[in-house]
Amino acid sequence: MNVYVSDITLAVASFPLIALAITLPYLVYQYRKAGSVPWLRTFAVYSFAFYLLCAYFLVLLPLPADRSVVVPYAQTPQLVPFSFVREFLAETTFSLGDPATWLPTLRDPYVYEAVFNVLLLVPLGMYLRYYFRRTWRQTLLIGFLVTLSFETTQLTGLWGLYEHPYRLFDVDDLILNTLGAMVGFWAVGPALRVLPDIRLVALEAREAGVRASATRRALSFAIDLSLACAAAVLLGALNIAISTGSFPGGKWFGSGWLARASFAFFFGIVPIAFRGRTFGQMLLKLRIVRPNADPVRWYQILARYGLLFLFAWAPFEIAFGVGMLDVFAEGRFGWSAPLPSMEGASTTWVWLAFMALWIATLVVRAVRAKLRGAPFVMLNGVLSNTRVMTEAGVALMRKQRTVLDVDEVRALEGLIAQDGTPLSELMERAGRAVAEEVRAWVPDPAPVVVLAGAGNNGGDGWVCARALAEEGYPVTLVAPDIAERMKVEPARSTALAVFADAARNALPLRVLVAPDADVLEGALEGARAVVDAILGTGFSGEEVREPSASWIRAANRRRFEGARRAGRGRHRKRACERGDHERRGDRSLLPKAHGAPFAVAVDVPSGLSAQSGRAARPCFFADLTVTMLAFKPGLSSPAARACGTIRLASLVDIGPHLKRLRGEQDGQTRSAE
Ligand SMILES: NC(=O)C1=CN([C@@H]2O[C@H](COP(=O)(O)OP(=O)(O)OC[C@H]3O[C@@H](n4cnc5c(N)ncnc54)[C@H](OP(=O)(O)O)[C@@H]3O)[C@@H](O)[C@H]2O)[C@@H](O)CC1
Ligand SMILES: [K+]
Repeated sequence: MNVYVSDITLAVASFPLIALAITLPYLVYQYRKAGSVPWLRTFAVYSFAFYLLCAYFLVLLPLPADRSVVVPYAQTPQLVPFSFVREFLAETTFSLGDPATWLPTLRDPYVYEAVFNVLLLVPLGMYLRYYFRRTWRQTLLIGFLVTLSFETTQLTGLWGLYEHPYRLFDVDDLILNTLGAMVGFWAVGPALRVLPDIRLVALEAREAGVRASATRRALSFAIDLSLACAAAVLLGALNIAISTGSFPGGKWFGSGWLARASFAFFFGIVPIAFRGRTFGQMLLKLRIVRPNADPVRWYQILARYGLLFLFAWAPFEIAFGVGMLDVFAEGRFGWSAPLPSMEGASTTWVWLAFMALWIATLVVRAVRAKLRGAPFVMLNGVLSNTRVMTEAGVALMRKQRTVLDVDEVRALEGLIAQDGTPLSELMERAGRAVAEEVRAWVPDPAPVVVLAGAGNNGGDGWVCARALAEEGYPVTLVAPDIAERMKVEPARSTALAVFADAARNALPLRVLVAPDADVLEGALEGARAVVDAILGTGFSGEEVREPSASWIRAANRRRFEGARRAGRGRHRKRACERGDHERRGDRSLLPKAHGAPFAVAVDVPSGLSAQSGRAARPCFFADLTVTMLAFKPGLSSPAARACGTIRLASLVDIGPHLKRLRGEQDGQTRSAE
């Protein structure tokens, strides 16, 4: 048993490594899921694993020296709640009326043990609130369960490792530990204002994950390279084993060819067989495609890696390949050794020049990619007309290729309605899709503001408001007029139906009709999410008319300035008034004020023309835009950074309808000719 005790030092010293081992699978998982590694999250996971390890060991230590040891005081569980208070009062000199006894009491074991028991789970409460975004009730429950696991581990003597409990199962520990989790939960509250929102970090990572970063590509290449080298070495060893003696004076004969064969397998046959993916790329969810995300042909893969071989490896092949023969034949070695002795010296120089040129193009392309924020493409990629993209990027690009003009979307809606799915049903699905995104972001019911315009975009907003209210979210819907006076169908009937539903089922939905600026600001202040359903594809013009313009400004102010009451972010306010956020072009997600609500745009941010991509003044700034049916041309303009991340809500399978639409369009063109 002494072994166990002495192992403790080792265990404690190895905690950082164990925590790392726990974090690594998370890293791979994160790379596969989101395509990039947000360091803040990784650090949070690492430190959490580390903390739990430490907490558990603090609870379990010190271990008794013997399996069968009986620790008398630990044998009967202490089941009377708050007995530590009674003991404390009985055993210490503490007296409330005598301040002289206060300080010594603090140093009393009764006190510091209790304090330690509280402190132990404070970090857990913090993690649960900040990282895992749990409510106080969930934190209470989880804190209690974790504590219970501590206590039962003690009660069962480390789950049977010891024959008797060696530490006391104490109900007071349960109470104090759980209290600690709650203290952590409350203590982290103020810090939430300063810490970046962990979900925004994840959203940014997902954005970044669509692009195949240089690290990710290098990692996948390194995996393939290691595989190919390992296979070459194995084959070489096998070759030697088989051929020793049979090729006098040349036992390395042929190993160069084996290496080439192994490289050809991993960089040629595998990606051809797996339709554009090497093993490394499969692991990291990358894929070789054409620049427009179409699948590659087999000869393009051969060209891609053949050229890479020519540019990057052939010079070494020639220099060292010949060199190797020289080394073994003549016992010389070194970079320069083979050159003079080589028949093809001039060829080598040509290749070296080639390689230098290639490296130069790499540098130029890397710098250009950095400056323009464009993906980095190597010369062999350009020549073979291939690119490496992430699976997510490929899917997105293929989806985005079906870009429909606003008129086409309208015509498509008509065809879909003819085939039996009326516009009101599409509106229902659209509104619910938006509500889903809000719920994904704000999982527990919290105030939401829906800004709903007078058109069908507003109709989507009404549906979304109902869907959220049905889930218990207190929703404030802001409308320019009462539903009866709306003119556009099916928005009008939808709004009326929602209104009636809300009254009948006593949903937590309140409607503000044409509110004053102050009332609107008040509503936005407490909101955890804002849904922009003011203007959709029906918007046009250079200026947004009132009242839509004031609503957009109010929402943007809330986003960039923070809450008004706190008087925080003075410089941010000025920057916002100058319209800085409308000029910044280099970031997809603009810096938000802390605590600003999650902003979702329905179909297209209000003020952005879905057709031309021009942003009017003002233009709503969203974290996420849920666009309906298909991508519109305006969503890829530079001004479309106001969209944040773009999600497509398909609503229906548009394939057959689109075919019909294209058929009709072709017919019209022909008859016009
Ligand atoms: N695609 C789909 O599958 C589905 C699409 N659906 C949804 O329908 C949306 C399209 O609806 P839509 O055609 O009714 O137009 P919409 O965007 O509400 O705008 C009209 C309002 O804008 C106003 N307005 C115009 N210019 C303005 C200005 N400069 N400044 C201020 N206001 C201005 C205009 O005012 P008015 O000119 O009438 O005074 C009118 O009130 C679409 O985006 C999608 O969300 C779903 O419901 C179903 C599935
Ligand atoms: K909108």
